[in-house]
This record gives sequence, structure tokens and C-alpha cells, in this order.
Amino acid sequence: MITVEEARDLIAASLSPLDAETVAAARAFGRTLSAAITATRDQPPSDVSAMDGYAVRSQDLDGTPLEVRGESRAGTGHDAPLAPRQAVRVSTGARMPAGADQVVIQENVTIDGTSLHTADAANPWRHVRKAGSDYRAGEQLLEPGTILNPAKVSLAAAAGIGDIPVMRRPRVAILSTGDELVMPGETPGPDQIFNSGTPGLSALVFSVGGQPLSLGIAEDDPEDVREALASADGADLLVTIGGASVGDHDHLRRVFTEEGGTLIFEKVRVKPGKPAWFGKLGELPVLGLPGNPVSAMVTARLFLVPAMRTLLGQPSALALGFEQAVLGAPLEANGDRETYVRGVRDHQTGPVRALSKQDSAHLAALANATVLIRRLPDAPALDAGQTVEVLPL
Ligand SMILES: Nc1nc2c(c(=O)[nH]1)N[C@H]1C(S)=C(S)[C@@H](COP(=O)(O)OP(=O)(O)OC[C@H]3O[C@@H](n4cnc5c(N)ncnc54)[C@H](O)[C@@H]3O)O[C@H]1N2
Ligand code: MOO
Repeated sequence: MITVEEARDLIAASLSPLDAETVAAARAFGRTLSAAITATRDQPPSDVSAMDGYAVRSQDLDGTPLEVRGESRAGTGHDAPLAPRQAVRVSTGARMPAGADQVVIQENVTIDGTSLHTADAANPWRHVRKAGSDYRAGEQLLEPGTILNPAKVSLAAAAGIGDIPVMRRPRVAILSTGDELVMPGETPGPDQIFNSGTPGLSALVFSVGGQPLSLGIAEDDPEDVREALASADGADLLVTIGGASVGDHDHLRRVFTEEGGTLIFEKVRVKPGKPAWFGKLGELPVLGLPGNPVSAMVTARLFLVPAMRTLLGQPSALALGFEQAVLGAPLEANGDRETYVRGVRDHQTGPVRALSKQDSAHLAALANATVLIRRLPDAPALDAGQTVEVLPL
């Protein structure tokens, strides 16, 4: 059996980054940049006032009145340079007139006709934002591979980019298999259960910036499975749920091989998720996840998320993002598979403890978990206070 890391590497080796497209800035949240964003001008483009008030020459602030001459507004500056003992009305964001090097806020002045009185002392560049103080023309603001959060979208827009170059969303087809499954909202027979795998994986695909395509449920019938596999045409990745193991009615793997699929690995030394497999059907990468709902979600976190990040061209796509945590309760010794124990962490840096339910079919426990605690093969029992690696969920 191969290790989790070997499995992840084999998957990544079969994938290459997708092509790029552009998206309107307002719709770019969560997308991955395909090219750098570089400033084409200084920001701010000139020295500007940071407050509503009066632009002055600091050396004129000696307690005697100044003469107010004109106004500089945001969007329409005041072109004449400031002569000695003059002041110009300014609004927040307005260009500083040439010669001015300080703003006196309006709360600190009294105006009498065109005469300005203030007790403020000289303090050069007080309340002035210098040209280029945020960033300079030519400066790289965002690297390719960056995931756009609201602040980064705003920065790209501030740099004047209306259509942002991003990676195309990976199209991830999801196929569940098994006669026992009905879609949520349908009426199950006495021996049937709801398909939780497809909606759960769709949510995960969304969260990583992909486009999930549900192929529904294939019955335990070779023809139905064959048709379902064919319907994945056009996807960047097909994820199957169930039929990964050795059951008599699991046709998925057989049909995959009959259709010319090449198996790249089967069985991973991981718990839950041992039956996970990966292969290619023509050009289409196929990731086979085990049917047990917790196994499917955990293996998706371990294999599907890095695969999608590889398609998105993100740097360190294969890094899962482990954090260190201190145990709040003891942990049992581990078996011979790398194990992902469902746990809770009180807060981001707090102690972590394992949940009591670790069955790979118990979704309610998974939904309560906030972390997966990683246990290496044959890891010894640990006491409270010792450190473990956790993967935030
Ligand atoms: N004799 C053996 N039996 C099993 C082994 C084994 O090595 N030898 N492995 C076990 C492990 S580990 C797992 S995990 C499961 C995985 O089996 P499959 O991938 O073949 O999954 P199925 O048999 O199709 O289903 C298992 C279980 O999960 C439910 N399921 C399937 N799909 C969904 C879905 N989309 N939503 C909700 N629930 C789903 C299904 O009804 C079954 O209850 O095999 C063990 N057995
Ligand atoms: O790995 Mo199965 O995924 O242990 O239940």
C-alpha cells in the first residue's frame, strides 16, 4: 500500500494547471490569479490631504492669520501654487496645492471672511498622504496563484484592473454509486439512505474555487455505470464515491477498466480511506473515494483539495496546511495506517481532543469536528500536553 504523500504526488503528476480567463472584479472573490497584478501608477497619484481642512505651508503657522485662497476638492485640484501666508480649502483625498506641506483640520480653525486663524503649530506633512505611499507604479501587488479575498479584489480594482486574469474554475464531476442511495428530498425505501456524499463533495469543490457537476447516482448495474462515466466527458476531474472496495455489486472499477481506464494506484495506507484509488480514463483523471461518508470527506480533503489546487496553479498546492496543537486529552496508540482522527479545538490556538465517535460512517461526529488530528503509522499513545499536527476543517 502506498502512503498518503505518495498518493498525493501521483495524482499531482497526472494533472497540469488549467487555462486562464478573465472575470469582472466584482465577481472575482475566491478565484485564483493567473497573472501578476502590477501597479500602472503611483497610489495616491499625487500628495493628497488625509483630512477635511486647509492646506498650508508649515513655516507660516506662527499664530498670525492666513488668507484662504480657493479650494482643492477630491477630483478637482487647485492648480496655483501656494504663496507665503496663503491657505487652500481641501477635502479628504484632494490633491495638495504645490508648496503646501501640512493640513490643519477644519475643527482647529476659525474663519473670518477669507482670514484663517489657528493655534496649530508647524508639523510638516501632518495629515498629508505622500504620492506613492500606498504603492508605486511598476510595483507587483499580487502574485500569480494568489487566492482573491475581498481585500485583494479591492487592491486589484484600485490598480485599475476591471477584468481580472484568473484560472478557469476546475470542473469536477461527482458520481455516487449504489442502489441503496436516493437523493435528499426523495423518499427512501426501507433499506435505502440519502446520498450525502455528492452534496458534501460539491460543497468542498465550491470552497476550493471549483465548479461541481453532479452526475447523480449510478445504479449497481454495469450499463448504468458505463453511461455515467461517459457523462463525465468535458470535466477536468471525475470523483467517484463508493464501489472502491471489494463488494460483489460494485461495478465501478470493473467498468472503468473495461472502458480502457488505467489504474495509477489503489489502496492507500490511510484511515479512514484505505480503498481510495486513482486512474485515468483517456485524458480524464478519475479519483475514486470510498463510499463511507466520513471516509469520502476525509480523503477528499487529503487528495481532492490538493488536486484542485494543482489545476488552479496555486503555489504549494500539495501542502495540506498542518498546524501544531497541544493535546487537551490523551490519545491512543495508532495502528499501522496514517490516521486522521476527528477532533475539536476550542479556538485557533487552544488545546485539541479527539471526539469519541470515530466510525467512518458517522457524519454527525464529522460535522462537529473542527480539526483532523494526524497520527503517523504506529505512533505511540500520547498524554495531554503533548503536541500533535492538526488539519483545520
Ligand atoms: N471485506 C472488506 N470489506 C470492506 C473493506 C475491505 O477492505 N474489505 N473496506 C471497508 C472500507 S475501509 C470502506 S471505506 C468501505 C468502502 O467501500 P466502497 O468504497 O466500496 O463503498 P460502498 O460499498 O459503495 O459503500 C460503503 C458505505 O457507504 C455508503 N455510501 C456510498 N456512497 C454514498 C453516498 N454517496 N452517500 C452516502 N453514503 C454512501 C454505502 O451505502 C455503504 O454504507 O468498505 C468497507 N468494506
Ligand atoms: O477507510 Mo474505510 O474508509 O476505513 O471506512
